[in-house]
Amino acid sequence: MSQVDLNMASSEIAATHKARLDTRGRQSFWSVVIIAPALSAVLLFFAGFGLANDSLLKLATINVIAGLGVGLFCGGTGILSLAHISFFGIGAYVASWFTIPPAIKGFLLPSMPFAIQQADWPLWLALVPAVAAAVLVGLLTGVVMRRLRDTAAVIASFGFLIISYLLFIGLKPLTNGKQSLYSIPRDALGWPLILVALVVALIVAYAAKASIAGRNAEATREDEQAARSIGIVSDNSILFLWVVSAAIMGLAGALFVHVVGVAAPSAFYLDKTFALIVMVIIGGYRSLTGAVVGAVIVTFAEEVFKKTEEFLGGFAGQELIGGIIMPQVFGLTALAFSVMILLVLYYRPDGIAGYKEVATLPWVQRRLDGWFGTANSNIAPAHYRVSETARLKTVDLHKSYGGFVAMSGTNLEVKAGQIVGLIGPNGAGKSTFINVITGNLFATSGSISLNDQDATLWSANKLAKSGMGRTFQNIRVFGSLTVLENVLTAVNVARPELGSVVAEDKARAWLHALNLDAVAQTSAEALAYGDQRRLEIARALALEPDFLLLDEPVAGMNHQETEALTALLRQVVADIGCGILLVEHDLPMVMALCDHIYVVNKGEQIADGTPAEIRADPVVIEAYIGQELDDPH
Ligand SMILES: Nc1ncnc2c1ncn2[C@@H]1O[C@H](COP(=O)(O)OP(=O)(O)OP(=O)(O)O)[C@@H](O)[C@H]1O
Repeated sequence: MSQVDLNMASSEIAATHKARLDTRGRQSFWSVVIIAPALSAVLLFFAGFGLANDSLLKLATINVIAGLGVGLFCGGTGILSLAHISFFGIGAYVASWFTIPPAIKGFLLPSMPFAIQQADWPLWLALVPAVAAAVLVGLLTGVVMRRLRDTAAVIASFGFLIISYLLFIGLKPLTNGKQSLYSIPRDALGWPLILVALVVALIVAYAAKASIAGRNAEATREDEQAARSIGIVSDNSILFLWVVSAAIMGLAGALFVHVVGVAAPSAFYLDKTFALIVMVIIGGYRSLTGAVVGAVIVTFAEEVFKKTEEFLGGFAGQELIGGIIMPQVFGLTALAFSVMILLVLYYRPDGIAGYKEVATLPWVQRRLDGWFGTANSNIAPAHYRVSETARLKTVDLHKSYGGFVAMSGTNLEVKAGQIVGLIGPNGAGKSTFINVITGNLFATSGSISLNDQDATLWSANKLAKSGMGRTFQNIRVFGSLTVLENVLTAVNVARPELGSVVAEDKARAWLHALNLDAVAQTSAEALAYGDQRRLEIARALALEPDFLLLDEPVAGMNHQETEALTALLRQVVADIGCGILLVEHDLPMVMALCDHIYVVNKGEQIADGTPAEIRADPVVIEAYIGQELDDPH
């Protein structure tokens, strides 16, 4: 690391940053500005000149809308949802109730309430109850989905798919069951309406992705423990994405049945689910641009595969060269899609678009930067002040894993403005201690008090919001988020009242303080270890904690980086007045930096005192046989 710059005393820090494209809000805005007119122009060109079948073009557009819905949820949360086609089906049925001519409804759905039976609405109006119904079911099912992660979430979504399919069949008075709803007016869906729906879906999906909830869900997707350590609980963010994506799917389904003219349960089940998965995997489920690309590719590829299947079917039973009889060809489309998925997963696991949105493709970004240039802005320094009375204290803290005692009777105190060390050989229980006092593990017995409040049973996110910032022994940054976004997540928690521009400036100020400005736009996972460790510190400081708990912050750093970080930590304490608890194997650093040191060994607290006292303590020397306790500075 080059020189540390935490110039808290200066009144202002001048920072240079890109004016337009350095945050997700602007990237999303420009992505919509590029995709919406470009896609609309291509569709109208093909439709206007009769270059492609009108229905196929409309289905492609609807697939793009559906792809945005699924991509928003799956990309934002990392959960592969198999349930989204259910919302598509709900939108389809509900819109049909209001657009099928009343006379036909009287025959198909005789027990339907009279008001709905008499309704003969234009499609644009019928979209309102269709989307509302999808939102309502999204809210109901979201109560469960918001609590689930990983495989459990996928299986639950599969359960929803099966239940909704059975309901589509079973609720005959509403759906006409397997006999299907037909006579859905196909002429109700003109190009103006479908293009407006596309633009609305693009705006809603990109706005949801750029929102704080969207970013928090992504942070959780990347690392839930780290997200909780800065006070983020993503249950509500997941619910938000679930409901917004359900609304988009409801819209797509309502449009879909007005292209095909029929609503049948089988259209909202496994085949369509598979097609949606193919779209998001091929396009790239972590970006909405990927969903758009995937939807376009899959729609047209499906048409080509079907035509090929028909063509080959014409030769079935005929003799080919060498006396081979041409077999009947079944399932070529599904087979071809499966092969496409395998090829994409093998060569490009993140899909064609990867993490990129169209506005962040290098040549698009260069062009936009060329047009709009960069801006210099004066950013207030990253600064806050911790109360001098702040105090963190543990009394007789124990932690056992089953029968194994990892920590027994730890009594430790950190005051505002103090740097306290916690040292001990490998396996002594240091990380266990940090995990217990940050709420990642619960103590078996004993108590934790934070600023004179009993915090023993507080959750990790409550502790984070109440003044505990931490870093991890095994680095936990939000890998696919940019460095700026990593810090912004914490700024939004610490200062929810700040508008987006001020919050971004605050995040930039922390990056500047930690000498990370140059990599603000880099994905965190692409940084060198030393930079990642400093990013974790920047993220923890952006939470404006009273106490900063650092678990081996210089592991993986070279000598200069260690020196620079040591200077930085001194400056943080001097300028901000927070307390630091430092767990570190670099004993010379601990000796040079700490005001007070606690020593643990095999879970027991064996000593505490000033660096001089610890250096001279025979019990400590014995625990550290062969190690250098001297301060070389
Ligand atoms: N989840 C767990 N389940 C069972 N035992 C655990 C668990 N986590 C840690 N331990 C054990 O508890 C003891 C203390 O581990 P801990 O990671 O807290 O030590 P440490 O002092 O941080 O070590 P190091 O310096 O190597 O990181 C070790 O013996 C470890 O194997």
